Amino acid sequence: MAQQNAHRRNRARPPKTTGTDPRAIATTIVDAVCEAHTPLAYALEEVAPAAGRLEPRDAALARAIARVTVRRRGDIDWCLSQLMTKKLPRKANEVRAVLRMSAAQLLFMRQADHAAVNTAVALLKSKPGGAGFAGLANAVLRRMVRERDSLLATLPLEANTPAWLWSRWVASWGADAAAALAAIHREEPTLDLAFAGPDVPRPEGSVALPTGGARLPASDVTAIDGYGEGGWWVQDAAAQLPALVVGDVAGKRVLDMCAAPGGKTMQLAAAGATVTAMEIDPDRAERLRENLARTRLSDRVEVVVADAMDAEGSFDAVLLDAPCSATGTLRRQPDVAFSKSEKDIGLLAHLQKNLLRRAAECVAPGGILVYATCSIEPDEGERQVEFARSALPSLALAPIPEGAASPFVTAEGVMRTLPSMSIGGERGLDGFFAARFQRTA
Ligand SMILES: C[S@@+](CC[C@H](N)C(=O)[O-])C[C@H]1O[C@@H](n2cnc3c(N)ncnc32)[C@H](O)[C@@H]1O
Repeated sequence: MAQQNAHRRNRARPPKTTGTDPRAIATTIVDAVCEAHTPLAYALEEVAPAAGRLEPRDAALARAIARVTVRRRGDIDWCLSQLMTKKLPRKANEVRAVLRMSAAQLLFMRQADHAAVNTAVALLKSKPGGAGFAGLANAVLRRMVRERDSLLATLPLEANTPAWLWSRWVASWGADAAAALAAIHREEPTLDLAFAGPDVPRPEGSVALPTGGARLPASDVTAIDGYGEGGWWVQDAAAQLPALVVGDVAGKRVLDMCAAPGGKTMQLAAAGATVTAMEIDPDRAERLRENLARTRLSDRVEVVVADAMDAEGSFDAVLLDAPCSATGTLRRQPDVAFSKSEKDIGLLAHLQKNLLRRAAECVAPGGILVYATCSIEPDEGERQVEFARSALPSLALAPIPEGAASPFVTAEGVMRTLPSMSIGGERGLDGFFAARFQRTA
């Protein structure tokens, strides 16, 4: 699978951490993500041991700088391009990483200017091949401090999005919607939780979501009360909707075809279904098992490590949460914007069609099939319904049950969320698509 191979490739290149200065560690993460396409979450995780040698405050600073740099990468590159007459040599990865993470502090964080500039210069002097760029970095960053206000005032809204993606958003959703997407992608997302039942205590200070979940300001998950008790898990508000779109699953046999890390499997099991959870990637299947054990839902779930293309059986309901471009999750995974290409969309849409065809064969007559993706590309959502209509005559589009998904049901009868929308009055949620079919023959 394209997505999985990319994941494996990236896992083979953990960032090499050097030094214990928070900005040196931030540079390492930025380099790994922006140059080697290591997923941000993985790079942050792998750097944790190095960050562990730091004071907690410094470790938090390293991660915060790295996160802001990756979130605002396009904006930062645009600002740097205004101040540099020549591009850096292609191979000057570390120099680029130092400049980007220093610019993040100067432009978007309340860090002392002198600390950001001086550390950049010192870091470059300490790197092989870096000393020759120390003067340039000093001049560019000092100019950035002087011209910060005008740079920020003239920063184009589309600067933070790769051009191919921006064009597709404008074509699919219109210029205003594309602008709203770009604006929300610049913000740190909230932390959304899903619960194993209505009686699990909700964390203090959280806001109830219409999904039954709750929202908190971004924070360290393990610090929230009840983490060890396993009554809840982290799941974006929009990601909680597809399992609800399946409908009442109590006592039913449900196939979750692409299941890890298991958010939707846990929702289905907690709602009383007996779930067969398929996952092709053994490492991710292991995470799914750990999540089920932590939430004490293992008894209701059989985990099968296999290719969903080989799925067989006749289930009351099938959930196909298909591998996709994940362009609906850019608030949470800003690196995805730069690690995907236009070609990926076509490849993934093809794979999704094959999985949808297989999924249709695993639904019992009269049963329900929900197709979902966390993509804002119509090719991975709305157009898959057109495909089903023309190629899968056993399926008929079925109404989405009244509930948390209702405000997002379109005139065509499918569910579409965009990250710039609100849920229950709360701004921001992942971009998701879900269509509900019934097997009629
Ligand atoms: C969008 S994620 C699923 C998220 C999951 N449903 C949840 O709610 O936590 C897609 C998953 O499908 C897996 N996958 C990709 N291709 C697959 C295939 N052919 N068969 C089974 N799983 C596959 C990926 O490894 C990934 O874990």
